[in-house]
Amino acid sequence: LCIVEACPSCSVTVLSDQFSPNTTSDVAAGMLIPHTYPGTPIHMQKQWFKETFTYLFAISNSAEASEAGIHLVSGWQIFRSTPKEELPFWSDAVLGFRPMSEAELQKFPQYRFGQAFTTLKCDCPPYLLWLEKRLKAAGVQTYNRKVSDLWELHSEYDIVVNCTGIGAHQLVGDKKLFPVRGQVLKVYAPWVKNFIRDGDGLTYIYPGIHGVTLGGTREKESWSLSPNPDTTKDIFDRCCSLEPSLREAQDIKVKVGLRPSRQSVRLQREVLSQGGVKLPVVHNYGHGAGGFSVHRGTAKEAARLVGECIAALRGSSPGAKL
Ligand SMILES: Cc1cc2nc3c(=O)[nH]c(=O)nc-3n(C[C@H](O)[C@H](O)[C@H](O)COP(=O)(O)OP(=O)(O)OC[C@H]3O[C@@H](n4cnc5c(N)ncnc54)[C@H](O)[C@@H]3O)c2cc1C
Ligand SMILES: O=C([O-])CC(=O)C(=O)O
Repeated sequence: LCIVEACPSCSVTVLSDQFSPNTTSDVAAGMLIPHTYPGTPIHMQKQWFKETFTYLFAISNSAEASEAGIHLVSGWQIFRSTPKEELPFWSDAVLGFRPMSEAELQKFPQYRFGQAFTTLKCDCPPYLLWLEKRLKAAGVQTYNRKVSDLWELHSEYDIVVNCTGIGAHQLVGDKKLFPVRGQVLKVYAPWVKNFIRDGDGLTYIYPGIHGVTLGGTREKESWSLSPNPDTTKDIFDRCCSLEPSLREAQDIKVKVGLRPSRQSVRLQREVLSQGGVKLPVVHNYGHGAGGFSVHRGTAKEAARLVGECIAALRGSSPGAKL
């Protein structure tokens, strides 16, 4: 979508092995709480987050909000002891960030410190379906296709944008990319209105429009997509200890996803070349545990890189298919 907006004269095609609801993004809670990429300057991560927040905040204030599955949600991030960094880099990008009051902390007797704030949440799959609908309305073609080598696209397309998430491990052989398996439960508990996140990042309760996401796990290098029943019980018990009313939750579904983790998002241009023929590629993958939080910011940067590729192609080959 960002490419279509930045370059309306381009013809854009989406090729994907799987579409919603069968992607990692469909498993995510979709909360806008950034995770830090150790290999990326903080000012850049903050910019990506702010751009994403601003974009989704506008949707949340529009008549599209419910169909797009975007809504504001308030709640608490709680800590058993005061964290080293009391003010995370994104504290002024969310709304109303403040330390929790003693009265609020009384709800969590095991916890000493907490942060209260309002952020945004993307309900998935509705948000992904809404994006797909907008793509189609903009004339973008979508095809179900697994790409086994980027070079196979060189005769059909001028520029390839690689947004394959954990699929990039195989597709481009990126050894710096690894899965962090996450198991979550999606439950019906409409009385839960506030989010609760343990600052250790393992246990969280995220109410959405259609259900509540209960998490979670972080299993480095595990490629298993099968739900583990012991883990399901453990997640449920951990969440109930923070919000005992969840014992009454119904319609419990278990989901597993592989976070495409990397020290930094791979957001860069590369030119593939064989026998004098060149194929410009823009990579945009490796968003790890925080892809929703920065998706619009990183997509805008990827679209800017596509613009650079177009300028380079126009300079070098007047017959390009643009
Ligand atoms: C349990 C869990 C909870 C999460 N919660 C949050 C959260 O609350 N907030 C947040 O910000 N982030 C969260 N995340 C992280 C977020 O889900 C990811 O960062 C994000 O979904 C990655 O998106 P993506 O588009 O790169 O990958 P994907 O959603 O995996 O999409 C990649 C697409 O590429 C396609 N593809 C891959 N390889 C090929 C190929 N060779 N040929 C053709 N197509 C291919 C796939 O089929 C898929 O459609 C969570 C993740 C998990 C697992
Ligand atoms: O950590 C969170 O709050 C949710 C999330 O992004 C994940 O599980 O990857």
